[in-house]
Amino acid sequence: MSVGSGKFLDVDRLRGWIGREETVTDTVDADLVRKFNAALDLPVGQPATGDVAPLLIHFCLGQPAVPTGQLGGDGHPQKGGFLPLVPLPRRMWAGGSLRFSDDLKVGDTVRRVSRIAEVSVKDGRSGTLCFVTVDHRFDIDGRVVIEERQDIVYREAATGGPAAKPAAPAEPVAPGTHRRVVTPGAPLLFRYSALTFNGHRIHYDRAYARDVELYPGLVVHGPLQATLLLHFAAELKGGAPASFSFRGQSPLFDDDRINLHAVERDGTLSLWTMRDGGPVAMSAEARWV
Ligand SMILES: CC(C)(COP(=O)(O)OP(=O)(O)OC[C@H]1O[C@@H](n2cnc3c(N)ncnc32)[C@H](O)[C@@H]1OP(=O)(O)O)[C@@H](O)C(=O)NCCC(=O)NCCSC(=O)C[C@](C)(O)C(=O)O
Repeated sequence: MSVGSGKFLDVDRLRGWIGREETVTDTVDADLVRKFNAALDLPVGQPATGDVAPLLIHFCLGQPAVPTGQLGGDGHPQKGGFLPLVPLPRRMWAGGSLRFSDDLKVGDTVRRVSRIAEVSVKDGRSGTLCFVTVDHRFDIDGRVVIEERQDIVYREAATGGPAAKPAAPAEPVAPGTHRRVVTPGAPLLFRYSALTFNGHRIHYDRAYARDVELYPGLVVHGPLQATLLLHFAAELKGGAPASFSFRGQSPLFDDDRINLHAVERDGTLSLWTMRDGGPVAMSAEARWV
């Protein structure tokens, strides 16, 4: 099947990955919790067995420990194993949705079963996009605690010079009722990459981000933005929601101030990140029922 600007993607072959599964087990250890809290400027404390672990720490668990010599040029494990061999070079975390049935606690041994749920190709304004949807189920001794749907997008190679930042919208985005500012900077991005064992060079290798993927700076991780928004939501409502979904609309960079915004309607929080002046970078929704 041919999609967009003459690119040839063998969609039927890529869809052959649907149903492929991967199972890994990991432990929420106290040291990970300490470092997660420190990286995100949360109270570090002295996490002990049985303490509730911070929301979305599961993004750090069971990440593939691929030998460095076997990484792809972008710093991710090479495609073609669990993830389909998509012949588009620029990967981004496009979005996700989560349902929480219980807290994760320090000391929990967590099993993750991941399954390729969908592969689709679309024509986007920025070129051909290949979306890979992965379903993850996290359980403790068979008791499911988190169900997650993750959307990964692969994009065509960039051409020309480094891209400008996404333009501010003509109509300013109305501010949320609740607001907070986070200043990311390279150390936060580096520490989050380390916590999630994510070698993706767009987050820490400025020359690669600028000269190869043509971004105007280091890219702020999608899961990091989701974590900032979910922690903000839980703080505003005094507890973790039952479900949370998010979608990356445009990238943010390390020299942007991340403005977190939230508006409550009928008990549901709509949230978003954006740099000063916009546009919206990630939009999200947290529900308590
Ligand atoms: C994804 C981009 C390139 C598409 O931008 P576009 O302008 O080309 O797309 P579009 O024209 O707006 O939309 C085309 C189609 O794609 C769909 N679509 C469009 N966006 C999404 C989305 N997010 N999730 C799901 N679907 C999406 C959209 O609904 C439409 O579908 P349709 O034809 O059926 O109507 C653009 O929206 C963008 O740049 N978003 C920001 C992504 C981002 O910053 N992610 C976090 C940083 S990367 C990262 O964390 C990485 C990590 C952690 O290392 C790691 O590899 O996992």
